[in-house]
Amino acid sequence: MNMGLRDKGRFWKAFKFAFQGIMHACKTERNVQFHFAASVIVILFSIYLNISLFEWLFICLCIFGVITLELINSAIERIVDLASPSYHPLAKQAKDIAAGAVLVYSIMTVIIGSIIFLPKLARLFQSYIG
Ligand SMILES: Nc1ncnc2c1ncn2[C@@H]1O[C@H](COP(=O)(O)OP(=O)(O)OP(=O)(O)O)[C@@H](O)[C@H]1O
Repeated sequence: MNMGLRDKGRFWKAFKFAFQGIMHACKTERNVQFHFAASVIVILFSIYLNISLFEWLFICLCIFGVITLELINSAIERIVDLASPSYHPLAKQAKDIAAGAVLVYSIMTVIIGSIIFLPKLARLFQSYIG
């Protein structure tokens, strides 16, 4: 595809705005900060335990998926606050359902993390005591 100079400028601008959004969420959202910190720990742990390529694919899905959902959740919270600054049952439902989506995905990441890491940790523990 032949990209004109103006299109290239637009592409980089959109990239810059998306990056600004991620940085803003990192600075203001405790949950986003938590997930970024947890991701760094999981990556270091995965390197230490020398997980397989197949396992890395699942870890990537977990890390990128949960951070993506957390960013969408933060965006929904802002839209709700803008549309309904005062209490409204639909505002509560929207926020709680968005938070529920993050929770459901997080539960999946805990299950995948347990399947990948628990047997390796058990082996590591056995090699230390036996
Ligand atoms: N405008 C609103 N109308 C009705 N319920 C709301 C509204 N804003 C927030 N709530 C509800 O109040 C509870 C606490 O919301 P709160 O604003 O403390 O957190 P949040 O906006 O969901 O997330 P954060 O803690 O990141 O700001 C949640 O159940 C949320 O759905």
